[in-house]
Amino acid sequence: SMDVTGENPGREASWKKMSKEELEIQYSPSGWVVRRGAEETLRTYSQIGDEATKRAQATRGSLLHVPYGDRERERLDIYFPEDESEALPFFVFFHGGYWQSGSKDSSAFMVSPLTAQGVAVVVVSYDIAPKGTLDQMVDQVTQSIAFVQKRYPCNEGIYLCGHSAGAHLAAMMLLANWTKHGATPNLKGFFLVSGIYDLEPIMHIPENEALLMTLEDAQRNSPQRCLEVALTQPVDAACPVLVIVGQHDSPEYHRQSREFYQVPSAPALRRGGWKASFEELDDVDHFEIIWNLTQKDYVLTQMILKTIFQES
Ligand SMILES: Nc1ccccc1C(=O)C[C@H](N)C(=O)O
Repeated sequence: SMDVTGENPGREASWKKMSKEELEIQYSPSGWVVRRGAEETLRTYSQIGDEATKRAQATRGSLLHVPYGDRERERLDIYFPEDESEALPFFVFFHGGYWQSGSKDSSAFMVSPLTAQGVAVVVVSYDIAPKGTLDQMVDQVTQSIAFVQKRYPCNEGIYLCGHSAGAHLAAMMLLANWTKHGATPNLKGFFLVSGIYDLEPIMHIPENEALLMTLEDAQRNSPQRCLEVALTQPVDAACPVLVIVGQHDSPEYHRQSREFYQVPSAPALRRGGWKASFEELDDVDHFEIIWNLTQKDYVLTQMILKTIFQES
């Protein structure tokens, strides 16, 4: 069976049956929080991000505002563990904010617990909308990772993590053309947290007024869609890809994550694929799931450390 567009045989695009109002609700993460109001949650999110970043800069060795390209926003911050050797695992983080808010300057949530365990953390800024387009953001993220590989060729693995819109950008790296960027990164793992992998529904919500995505833009930048038709295995089959969603993320966010997790079983990828796993984290919303990374004992912090250090 086919859906109304004649695409994705066998899978119904359930969101296409939703009204504009319902789609807007489904894609408003702050509307689904349970412990605080929406406003207070957004305020707390930026407050915790600001504080974690200030603390990281005050307590860790760092290189701040390092240019990875010529544009103003093509800057990243690198935070080091006590051992400032260059043979370290590098954890590279892409912030969320619907591709139109946020920056590296308030997104260093995970620096304390990861650097304490010997992991270097890189927090990346990119040109958010309306200045940047989706294509530019994807290109900038690619460039930032190639930069880390070139600057630290002795790295013990580059681990990509993105939250929300940042998880989309990280997921696009499964399809990146590295030869164009002059370095193939030593990618060892992906942590995709509360992400969006099919951008088509986003065309129909108010956020698209800044993004100005056409159907072609949305499809070209949808890792879900691009991977389903990919002809080659995207990354090393041993590379773990963790698709993670919070219990209190909306049903559409849950659907997006579950379907993306199932991509490796798409016909073209069935042989090979990558090591995908799916985690729904208990009792957290779209924002707590990432701000909890300030805590060394949080289940996601531990999952990241176990993946990097290969314990089972
Ligand atoms: N996903 C995010 C990640 C980080 C910061 C904000 C968002 C939002 O989605 C804000 C949206 N305007 C909301 O009210 O839910």
